[in-house]
Amino acid sequence: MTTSNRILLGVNIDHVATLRQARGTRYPDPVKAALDAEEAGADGITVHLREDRRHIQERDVLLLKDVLQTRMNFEMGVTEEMMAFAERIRPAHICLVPETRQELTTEGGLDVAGQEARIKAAVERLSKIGSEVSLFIDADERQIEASRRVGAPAIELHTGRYADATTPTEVADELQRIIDGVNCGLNEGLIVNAGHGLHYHNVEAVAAIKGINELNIGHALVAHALFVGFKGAVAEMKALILAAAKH
Ligand SMILES: CC(=O)[C@@H](O)[C@H](O)COP(=O)(O)O
Ligand SMILES: NCC(=O)COP(=O)(O)O
Repeated sequence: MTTSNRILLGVNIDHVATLRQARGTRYPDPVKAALDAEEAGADGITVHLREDRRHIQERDVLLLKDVLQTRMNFEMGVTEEMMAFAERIRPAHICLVPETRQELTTEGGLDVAGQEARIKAAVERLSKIGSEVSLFIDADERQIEASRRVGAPAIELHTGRYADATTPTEVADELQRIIDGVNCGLNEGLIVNAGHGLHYHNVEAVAAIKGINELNIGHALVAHALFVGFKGAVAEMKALILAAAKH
């Protein structure tokens, strides 16, 4: 069980690629962003190769595989195409996420409880290539228990509802849901990560939750990088979460 105050920052570079894809140019290169992020203190690099290839492309993942000094967290939908690609690149970490083509972003967590046999088979297959498999789920006891049953060593709690909450009561309720989820995950013996929609003004409360292993953050970092550069944006976020985790 993880109980230390050490917290890791996984930098998601998807939206560097979003900007590139908007014009079909060669720039900005997410691979350069990944290397800058590592220099600025990122503990890992997260990429989501979506079925519709709206941002990250195979080329990015293949290059990152060769150049990363830290580790890749490869987010993927549970499809045969992605399973075969993951087997080819063997990332250190794989996070299984739900995916629909029409969504603006990942809207909810993976329904592990509703498809245990299918997720169990995927976890078993991906564990064989040496990847640590995590499941991107809502902070819901049913989903957390099912994640343990299917043999995933890790979960990533979807913090989108917390990030979208508008009133103080809603924010407090959503934060409590995440705290309860972290505790439930730790009690189940899982590594507990969290992410989605976290930014400079909402991250501290989540980073302060004892036992969280890693926060995956992307959109807010890429946005802030426009004004302070990618290294500056990552360094600021890293300092913020480390300070919050110490309290
Ligand atoms: C699963 C997840 O939360 C990330 O992939 C992140 O949201 C960035 O990708 P999208 O914005 O394409 O969902
Ligand atoms: N899994 C969450 C992630 O990688 C980053 O999400 P976001 O910060 O881009 O919303």
